[in-house]
Formats: sequence, structure tokens, C-alpha cells
Amino acid sequence: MLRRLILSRNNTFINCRYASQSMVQTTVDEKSGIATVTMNKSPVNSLNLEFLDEIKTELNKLEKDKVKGMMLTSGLQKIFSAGLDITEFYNPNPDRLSKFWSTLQDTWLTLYKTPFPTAAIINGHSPAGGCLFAMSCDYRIMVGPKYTIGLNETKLGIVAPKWFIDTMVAVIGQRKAEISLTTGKMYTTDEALHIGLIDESVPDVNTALTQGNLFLNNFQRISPWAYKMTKDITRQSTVQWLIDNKQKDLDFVVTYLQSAEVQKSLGLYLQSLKK
Ligand SMILES: CCCCCCCCCC/C=C/CC(=O)SCCNC(=O)CCNC(=O)[C@H](O)C(C)(C)COP(=O)(O)OP(=O)(O)OC[C@H]1O[C@@H](n2cnc3c(N)ncnc32)[C@H](O)[C@@H]1OP(=O)(O)O
Repeated sequence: MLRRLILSRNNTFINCRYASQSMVQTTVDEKSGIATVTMNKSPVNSLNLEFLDEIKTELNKLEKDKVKGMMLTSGLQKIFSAGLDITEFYNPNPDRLSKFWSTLQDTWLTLYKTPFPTAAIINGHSPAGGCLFAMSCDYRIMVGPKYTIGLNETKLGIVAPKWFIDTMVAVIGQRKAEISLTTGKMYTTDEALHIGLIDESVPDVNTALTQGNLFLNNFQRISPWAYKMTKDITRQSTVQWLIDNKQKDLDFVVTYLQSAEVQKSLGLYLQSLKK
């Protein structure tokens, strides 16, 4: 891992951590202590085992470094994240599939429970797992109007796990989550703003980053302990369910994803993507 200081747009030094061939780049503004984590896995930031592992490691490093906040964004032109890498569960190797799913569980727990405030800068399409990661941040700013966001699992012939569902319910409420999930609806930026799936819609990435910094800087005036305790209490039931049911969730998903019916749906969906 290499480190270097670079000069930011507002002339403060940024501590930049990067590794050769890294899929995740992080800069930390030395003045504000706010980190920007950029997902950079071409072509669509699909979340496979190695990518998830890198994201989790990076989040743990930020916690250790005691950053004051984090913005999660994408380095790709028009995609925040295409969600889970479907090739991890289409014709899967069972051992790798288990490893993949437990890494997803751990990465999500790490992101959902960060002791520092987080903002998703959604600068591109954000289906399924991409939407999950955005919803797991404390605040969402989406660059409009061209992109879409939502949990579209039913469109793939699969079911979003309980903790995906609970995360969405926590953001938009039971009724809207039920409609969104059963129909697999992908919302435009305006629609997402209207139902509360995102907090702000902005015209470009620079404005999104400025607004993200503004949101995170609010916490300079809040006790970190009070912030973390409040977040833990608010998110407790969703987090605790997964902690208590990790193995059950894993066993169920691994079995379910390998069933002939699900494999057939996934094959057809992948084919439609290739077309
Ligand atoms: C009772 C409880 C039961 C619980 C049971 C649990 C069941 C398990 C649940 C599993 C949960 C899964 C959640 C997910 O995240 S599934 C993934 C959902 N993602 C999608 O549907 C996104 C699909 N992709 C797109 O819509 C578009 O690609 C895009 C992101 C809008 C980008 O469009 P664009 O035109 O720019 O790019 P292309 O479509 O041409 O794609 C470029 C290449 O990338 C490949 N691709 C795209 N998305 C994925 C993906 N998610 N995984 C793997 N590969 C992907 C695409 O095929 C192209 O490949 P090619 O270059 O080889 O053709």
C-alpha cells in the first residue's frame, strides 16, 4: 500500500491511499478529516468477492484512522454500482459462493455500522446491491436526472434477503418498500427523491461532493459518541437480525441460489444483459 499527499480543489492537502491495481481509491481531506472512497471496478462496479473484500478492508482502515466522515462514490462514468456480480451466483462454485455471501454480509455490517457518518454520492445507476450500499449510508445525494436506483431482485426472478428489505423499510417505510420490492421498481432520480429513497438530487458530481461535505461537516458539532450510540440504537434490530442469523441466511441463500429454477431465471437475465 502506498500513500501520498495531493493538493485538493480547495487547496488543502489530501492524504491519498492507493495500491497498484486497486479497485477502491481513497482520499482523506486533512483539514476536515472526511474521506472519499471511490469504487473503480470496470465496467460496472459489480460487487464480486474480491471487490467486496477490498471495500470492507478500506472501511475498517478508515475506522482505525478515525476519519470524521466518508463519501462513497464511483469512478465510472454512469454507474454507481450494478449490484452483486451475477457471475458469482450463476453456475457457481459452492465454496466460493459461501465465501462471497459471508463477505457480503460482513461488508454490509461494516458499512451499516460505521462509527463515522457516511454519504452516498450516487453518480450513476444503482440497482440492487448498489442501492443496498447507498441505502446503508446515512445520507444519499444522487446526480440527476438520467440514472435509476432501486431493489430490482424480483425482475431477476430472485428474492431480496430480509436484511436488504429491512434496510429499505428503514429508509422509505413499510408500504413504499413493499411496492418497490414486489415490483422490482427502478426509480428515476426525481421519483427516488419523491419517495424519500434519496435525500437530494443535484445536477452534477461536483455539486454532489460539495453537498456531501456540507452534510458530513454538520457532525463536527455532534459528539462522536452520541452519534454512534444513536445510530446503533436506530439500526439495532436490522443489524442484530443478521448477526443472530448469519449462518441461517448463508445456508438458505446458497441452497436457494443453486436451485434449478433460480439458475434458469438468472441465465435468462444474464443473456438479456449481454444483448
Ligand atoms: C425468503 C428469502 C429468500 C432469500 C433468498 C436470497 C437470494 C439471493 C439474493 C441475491 C441478491 C442479489 C442482489 C443483486 O445485486 S443482483 C444484481 C442486480 N443487478 C442488476 O440487475 C444490474 C444489471 N445491469 C444493468 O442493469 C446494466 O448493466 C447497468 C448497470 C445499468 C449498466 O448498463 P450499461 O449499458 O452501461 O452496461 P451493460 O449492460 O452493457 O453491461 C456491461 C457489462 O457488464 C455486465 N454486467 C452488468 N451488470 C452486471 C452484474 N450485476 N453482474 C455481472 N455482470 C454485469 C453486462 O453483462 C455486460 O457484460 P458484457 O460486456 O460481457 O456483455
